[in-house]
Amino acid sequence: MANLAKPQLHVAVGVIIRQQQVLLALRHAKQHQGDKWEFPGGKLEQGEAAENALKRELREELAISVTACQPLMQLAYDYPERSVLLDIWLVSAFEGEPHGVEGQPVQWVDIASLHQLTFPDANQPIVARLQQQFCGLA
Ligand SMILES: Nc1nc2c([nH]c(=O)n2[C@H]2C[C@H](O)[C@@H](COP(=O)(O)OP(=O)(O)OP(=O)(O)O)O2)c(=O)[nH]1
Ligand SMILES: [Mg+2]
Repeated sequence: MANLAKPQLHVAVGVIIRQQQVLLALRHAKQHQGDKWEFPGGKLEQGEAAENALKRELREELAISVTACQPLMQLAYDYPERSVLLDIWLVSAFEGEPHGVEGQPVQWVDIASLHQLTFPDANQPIVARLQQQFCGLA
């Protein structure tokens, strides 16, 4: 049965690509889906466009300025405690060198190796799409 009280979060997510690698950040243990590797991003503010939220979050979390991005896919996923709508963007150009502004570990990972890491449960289709699109993997 649908849980009508369950919050529904609209989240802007950046797949930041440089030379066949993607930048990942480790979610804090205390966060929802903690201790898993995420594509950096965060919740849209009231009335905010997804692209703006993406740019704001990547500035806040990584101290980079996005200069080129394209929508990749949208993904709805029901966690037991919340639903999310992930608005996923490819970030193909940016200014600044990304680092974890909030102390979160970050790493560049080969797209071909992405499936070896632990992501939030919603993320599997993103990893599959990236490997398909950039590595020709089925
Ligand atoms: N950033 C990000 N969030 C993801 C991914 N996959 C996934 O299921 N999520 C979920 C986890 C959270 O429920 C939600 C993001 O919410 P959040 O609370 O971390 O967002 P935020 O950055 O605005 O955090 P905060 O300022 O409220 O601390 O989206 C992903 O790859 N990246
Ligand atoms: Mg975030």
